[in-house]
Amino acid sequence: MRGRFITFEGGEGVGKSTQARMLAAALEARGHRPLLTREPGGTPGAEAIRTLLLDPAQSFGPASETLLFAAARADHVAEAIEPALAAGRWVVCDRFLDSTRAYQGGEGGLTDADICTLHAVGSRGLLPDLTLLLSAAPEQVADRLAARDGDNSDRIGGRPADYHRAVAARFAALAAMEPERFRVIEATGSPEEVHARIMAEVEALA
Ligand SMILES: Nc1ncnc2c1ncn2[C@@H]1O[C@H](COP(=O)(O)OP(=O)(O)O)[C@@H](O)[C@H]1O
Ligand SMILES: Cc1cn([C@H]2C[C@H](O)[C@@H](COP(=O)(O)OP(=O)(O)O)O2)c(=O)[nH]c1=O
Repeated sequence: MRGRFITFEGGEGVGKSTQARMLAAALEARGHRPLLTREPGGTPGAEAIRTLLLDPAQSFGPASETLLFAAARADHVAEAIEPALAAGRWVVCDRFLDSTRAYQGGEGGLTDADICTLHAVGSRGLLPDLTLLLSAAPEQVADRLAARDGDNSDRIGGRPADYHRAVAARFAALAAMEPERFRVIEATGSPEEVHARIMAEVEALA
């Protein structure tokens, strides 16, 4: 049987990586052999593109930035995600297509329809079975981000607060448009509390 594909989405520092690791560990404890992966990245080629994309010394226009995310994803899907799903493994991915729709869509580059077309061409339109959108007000995660990154945010994370507010609004709009695929998870409280909310949604999937 084909594996399940679960993605984590949301703004910077809401706890996606922490929760992706906790979910993968919980699946392992149940006898699964999940693939835990991330975007941009997840394969050698896509990790090389990630280095370019996040390097503050680089500068890309909105269209080239979007195309690079799509190129990294195409390699990740073909070389890592699809083979794992076909082998019956569950895949837990820290960010995916919806990050491109939220971060690059609406920023004067490509439209949401363009981004979905690129995804259809590059990644055969692969969509997650479940997308967990971690949601918290920026003030609620500011301390977490400061403790993790200090002054070292990357080329995209370091953009102004208005940009990140627009990203959060686009994520919320995507979740409202596709309620069957998305679950909005309150990301405040301890990591264990957030994990319990996530497991309730994953149980429903299994
Ligand atoms: N529920 C939580 N409460 C407090 N701190 C958290 C929580 N979840 C994660 N953190 C911490 O906040 C920082 C950002 O979490 P991380 O999982 O890296 O977020 P993201 O992947 O969404 O950017 C990390 O230092 C992490 O240890
Ligand atoms: C996958 C993806 C990430 N990004 C951005 C979001 C982040 O600022 C950055 C790197 O992602 P990530 O390492 O997940 O950052 P964080 O842990 O802070 O959430 O890349 C996009 O702009 N578009 C995309 O399609």
